[in-house]
Amino acid sequence: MRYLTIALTKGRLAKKTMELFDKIGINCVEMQDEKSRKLIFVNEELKLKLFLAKGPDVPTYVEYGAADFGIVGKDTILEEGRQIYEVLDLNIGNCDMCVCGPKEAGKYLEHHQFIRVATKYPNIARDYFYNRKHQTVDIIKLNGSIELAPIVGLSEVIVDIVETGATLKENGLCVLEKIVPLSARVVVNPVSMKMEDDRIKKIIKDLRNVIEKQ
Ligand SMILES: Nc1ncnc2c1ncn2[C@@H]1O[C@H](COP(=O)(O)OP(=O)(O)OP(=O)(O)O)[C@@H](O)[C@H]1O
Ligand SMILES: O=P(O)(O)OC[C@H]1O[C@H](OP(=O)(O)OP(=O)(O)O)[C@H](O)[C@@H]1O
Repeated sequence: MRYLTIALTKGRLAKKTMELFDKIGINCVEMQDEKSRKLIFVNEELKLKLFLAKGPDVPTYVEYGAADFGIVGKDTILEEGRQIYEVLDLNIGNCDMCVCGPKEAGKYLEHHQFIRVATKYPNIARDYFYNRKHQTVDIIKLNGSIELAPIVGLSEVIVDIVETGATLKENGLCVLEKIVPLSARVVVNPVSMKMEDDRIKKIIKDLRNVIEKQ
């Protein structure tokens, strides 16, 4: 039997994903050793290979078939636009993609002809503002601490993830418009879905059962 390769997202989603995997009998203890520099973990018994990657790289591994399937945030799926199947919502890492800014920017957003939008998600922002044909929207790509942009005058608004709202609140900003709810999803390579159908389907079914019980 060939090995199935699974790509997990590093960072915020990692711990919760591994907890779910543990519950369906896929042991991830070795992957949780933060001191280790090991990149790939082989489960001989289940014929699985697991690895952790940066979020935006997970859809890339899955599209090319280097991973048969992966776990990644919906934000990343939308932003990367890869040829992959999204098959299950894991209901972890729940948050929202929003347009945010100072309260006054709400009116600016409605009436002004020229809007600057800072974001780590330029494709999501471009798609969202695409329909506002009467406005010119300048999308400014940043790599973190997006909330700084309207504070220092780089942009009027931002497109970013809001979870608890604490970052916005502490910086005098608020949600102006909600774009889309987000959570972690299972994504599958289209060829793997056909070739390894039964094994992948079994893992998806087991994950679904665990989620439904939670
Ligand atoms: N408060 C949050 N902020 C950012 N992402 C969140 C949050 N809550 C849940 N998520 C989800 O967790 C995923 C991974 O988030 P994480 O912050 O670890 O990655 P990242 O923002 O790409 O990290 P970094 O840029 O620091 O490498 C996101 O893609 C998103 O789906
Ligand atoms: O609503 P909250 O619970 O405050 O969470 C949202 C914040 O968390 C994320 O930033 P992150 O911590 O990933 O740092 P970054 O801005 O450097 O990417 C996100 O970009 C927001 O800034």
